[in-house]
Amino acid sequence: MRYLTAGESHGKQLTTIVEGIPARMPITKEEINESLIRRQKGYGRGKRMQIEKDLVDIVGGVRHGYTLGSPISMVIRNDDFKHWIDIMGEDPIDEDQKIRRVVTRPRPGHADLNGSLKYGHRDMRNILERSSARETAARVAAGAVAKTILKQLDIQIVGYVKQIAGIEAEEKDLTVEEKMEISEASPVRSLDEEAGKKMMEAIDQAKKEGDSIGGVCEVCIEGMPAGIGSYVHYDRKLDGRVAGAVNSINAFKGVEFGVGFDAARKNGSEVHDEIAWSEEKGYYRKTNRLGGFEGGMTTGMPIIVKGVMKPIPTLYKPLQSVDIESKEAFNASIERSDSCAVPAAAVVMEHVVAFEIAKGLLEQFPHDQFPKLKEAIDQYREEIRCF
Ligand SMILES: Cc1cc2nc3c(=O)[nH]c(=O)nc-3n(C[C@H](O)[C@H](O)[C@H](O)COP(=O)(O)O)c2cc1C
Ligand SMILES: C=C(O[C@@H]1CC(C(=O)O)=C[C@@H](OP(=O)(O)O)[C@H]1O)C(=O)O
Repeated sequence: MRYLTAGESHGKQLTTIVEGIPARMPITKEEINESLIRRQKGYGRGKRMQIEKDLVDIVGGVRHGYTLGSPISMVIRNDDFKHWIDIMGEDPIDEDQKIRRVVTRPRPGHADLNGSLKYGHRDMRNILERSSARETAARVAAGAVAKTILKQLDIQIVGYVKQIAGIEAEEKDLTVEEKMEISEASPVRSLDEEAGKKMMEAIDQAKKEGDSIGGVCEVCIEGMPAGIGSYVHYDRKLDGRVAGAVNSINAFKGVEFGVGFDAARKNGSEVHDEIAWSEEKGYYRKTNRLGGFEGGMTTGMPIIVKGVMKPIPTLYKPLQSVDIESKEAFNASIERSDSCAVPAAAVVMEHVVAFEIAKGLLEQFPHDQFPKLKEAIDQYREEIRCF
């Protein structure tokens, strides 16, 4: 299983191609749209989210509500394109016209300067259009396809917000379904109502000050059988792949599983999870401090992964930078941006993690037909219960 995305932030559309999805799996565009709508809802976003109404058009790989086994091709149109036709059109334009709104002032913390140095573009629009997190809508579409697989294999996944600007949501013992319901009802996707209110206040305050804030998202997965992934090669360790996918989300700077970085301060007896067995559950851990992974493989316990998002780089409160044409220092100022995208990013994280998990399952149980995949996984679940 793999996917590619294409498209610029203010171009005509985003395109996602997902390959390796077994044939004969029921799938609807409504399921994908539900994910796209969830990504757009988080508190703290700028004006762009009022312009876009992300909906998918499935243009390949699905017929009459079932996958065909061929690549699934999906399109999300950018409603904002109509305001950018002159700037984002594909036809060549003459040099005089090119001068219109050329971007020569890199924003600290964004991809503008490094991307220009790498590709040699003197108009940084050629960088920012693709480095924009608009692309995460296309990734959510791919993840929504993966989530459809997981759901039909009785694996539940949810992403929510743990922390914004130091305001921590209290730990709650809830099922994935309860977490989904509660986070869905919260504008900041918090499971803790009180903390959620404070997070919203912090976002309002940051916005008022022309600043931005970051935070921590968490994804929880239940229903994964033990032994998915591998210890035999670095690139087959499933926790490593999940961590890579999380860190690849725009503005994500760190990943933790279970107790995560706190493990550095604790003794082994406080970190490792004792093993037990019961007729009903098979092998299980008495605690889940390691967050569902040992040796690059799932333990069968819930997977708990956290991702740290830095504050948004585009600030209304200007930071110093250098104009690449004049080489003069200037105070970066901008037209529009999000002040906090952590709630939206929790949905992105849920979907990129879903993709890696589904990919890990399909690598271990390679089937071209979905009913055979389901049968193989059910059989494996029974096998390991009695092992
Ligand atoms: C959902 C989401 C929305 C974002 N919105 C903005 C934004 O409005 N302005 C901005 O400068 N960065 C935004 N970012 C972050 C940038 O895309 C990101 O910082 C940039 O691509 C540079 O990559 P890096 O931070 O991973 O190094 C957003 C990120 C996500 C996940
Ligand atoms: C468009 C999305 O996010 C964008 C991500 C983003 C960035 O620099 O990453 C900058 C902003 O775009 P614009 O400059 O058009 O306002 C965000 O709105 C989206 O999430 O769909």
